[in-house]
Amino acid sequence: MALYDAFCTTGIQQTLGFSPSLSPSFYRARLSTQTLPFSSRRELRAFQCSSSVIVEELRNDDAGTSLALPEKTDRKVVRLALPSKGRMAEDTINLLKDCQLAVHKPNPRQYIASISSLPGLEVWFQRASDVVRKIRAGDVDLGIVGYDMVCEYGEDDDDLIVVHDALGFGECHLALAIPTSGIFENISSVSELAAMKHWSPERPLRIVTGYTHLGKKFVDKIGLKHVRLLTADGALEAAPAMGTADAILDLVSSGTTLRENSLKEIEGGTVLQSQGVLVASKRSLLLRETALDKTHEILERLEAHLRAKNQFTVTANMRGNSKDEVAERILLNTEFHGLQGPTICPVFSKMNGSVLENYYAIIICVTKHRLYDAVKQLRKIGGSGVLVSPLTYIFDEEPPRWRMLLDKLNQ
Ligand SMILES: Nc1ncnc2c1ncn2[C@@H]1O[C@H](COP(=O)(O)OP(=O)(O)OP(=O)(O)O)[C@@H](O)[C@H]1O
Ligand SMILES: O=P(O)(O)OC[C@H]1O[C@H](OP(=O)(O)OP(=O)(O)O)[C@H](O)[C@@H]1O
Ligand SMILES: [Mg+2]
Repeated sequence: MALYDAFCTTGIQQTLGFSPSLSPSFYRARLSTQTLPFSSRRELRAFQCSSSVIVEELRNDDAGTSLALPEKTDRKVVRLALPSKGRMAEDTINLLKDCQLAVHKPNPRQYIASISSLPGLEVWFQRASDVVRKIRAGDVDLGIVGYDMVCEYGEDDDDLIVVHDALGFGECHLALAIPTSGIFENISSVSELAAMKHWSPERPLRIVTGYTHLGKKFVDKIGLKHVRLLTADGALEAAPAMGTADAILDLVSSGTTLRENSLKEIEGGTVLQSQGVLVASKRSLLLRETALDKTHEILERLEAHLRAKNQFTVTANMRGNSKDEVAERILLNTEFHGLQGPTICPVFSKMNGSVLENYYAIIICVTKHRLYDAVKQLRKIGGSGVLVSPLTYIFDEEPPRWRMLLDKLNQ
C-alpha cells in the first residue's frame, strides 16, 4: 500500500499532499494527533486494515468545517493559513520570502506547505474568508489576510487577535458608493442619503455588498432606516446601472472601478481602512505549545523587514580633524543621524610615506524618499564618496507590537 509505506518511511507530512478537492469525496484517518487524507475509500480501508487507526469519513461539503477532534487541542504543529488565491496570495508569499520565511509549496494545487526556517509550523492555503473561519474554529492558529476579512468573518469574536496590523500590502478601504447622477446627483454625505424621501419599508434603499456583517453594523451606526442589504460575490459596481441595487458597499483602492461605473463615495461612507494583517487565535497562543514562540519569531522578522524596507544605508567620507568634530558637524547641521546616532570610523590614507587619519567614514540610515535631501545635506558639510545600499533588516529593541500582544494576552 503505497500511501501507508510512504507514511512509514517518509513521515506523515508528505502523505498530506493529497488534495481533497481533486477527489469526489475524501476520507481521513486519525492516528494519534495526526490526520491523513485519502483519495479513495478503498485506499483508506486498505490503510485501516494494515494499522489500528480510528477512521471516519468526511463528505466533500464537510471539508471546510471543523470537527471536534482531539487533535485540535493536542496538535503539536502550529498552523499558519495563507490566502490560496486572489490579489493577496502573491503579496503574502513575497512578503514572507523577503523576511527569509520562503514558503515551500511543491506544486500549485497542493494546499499544505512548509517554511524551512520554521520547523514545526505547517502552512495551509485557504480562501481569504476561510483563513478567518478556520482560525475561529481552531483548525489553524495564525493567518495572513486583509483586515476587512478579519472584521467581516471574525464577527467581533474576541478570540481573534491582530498581531501585526500593517503588513504594507492590500491597502484599500470599505466604503459606501452611490451613482453620480439621477436621484443621487446632489447627495454627497450619508446624512443626506438617510434624509432622502425615496426610502420606505416598501421601497428600501438597496445596498449590494459582500460584507453583510459589517454592512449591517454600519447601516445601524449611521441611522439609515429603510435599507435592504443584498449580497453578491463580485463586480458589484455593475448593480446600480443594471437596476438591481441603488448603492454598493465594497472595497475601494485607486477609485478607478467606481469612476468607470459612474459611482461616487460620500462623506461619512467609509466603513473601515484595510491592509494585510497577521491575525491569531488567542486561545492557540495561550494553549498551544510553541505557538507563541513561532508568532514571536514571525513578528520579529516582519517588523525588522518592514522597518528596513523603506530605508537605505548611506556611507560617506568626510574630511575632519577628529571623530568628535565630524560627529558635531553631522548632529548639528543635518537631519540625518542614524538609529541612535551616526557611526563614525577613521579612514587611513598614506601620504609621503606616512599614515594619516584625516578622513572619516560616516554611516547613517535614511528613509528612501529623503535620500536626495540627505546627500545634499552631507555634501554641504563636506561629505563625498556617498555610497547607498538597501537595508535588509533592522532588528532594534523588542518590537512594541510584541509587548502589545503580551498585554492583550495578559502575559
Ligand atoms: N482593489 C483592491 N486593492 C487592494 N486590496 C484589495 C483590493 N480588493 C481587495 N483587496 C484585498 O484583497 C483581499 C482579497 O480580495 P480578492 O478580490 O483577491 O479575493 P475575494 O474576491 O475576496 O476572494 P474570492 O474570490 O475567494 O471570493 C480583500 O479581502 C482585501 O483585503
Ligand atoms: O478602487 P480600485 O482600485 O478600482 O479597486 C476596487 C475593486 O477591487 C476589488 O475588486 P477585484 O478587482 O478584486 O475584483 P472582484 O470583483 O473579483 O473582487 C473591489 O471589489 C473593487 O471592485
Ligand atoms: Mg475581490
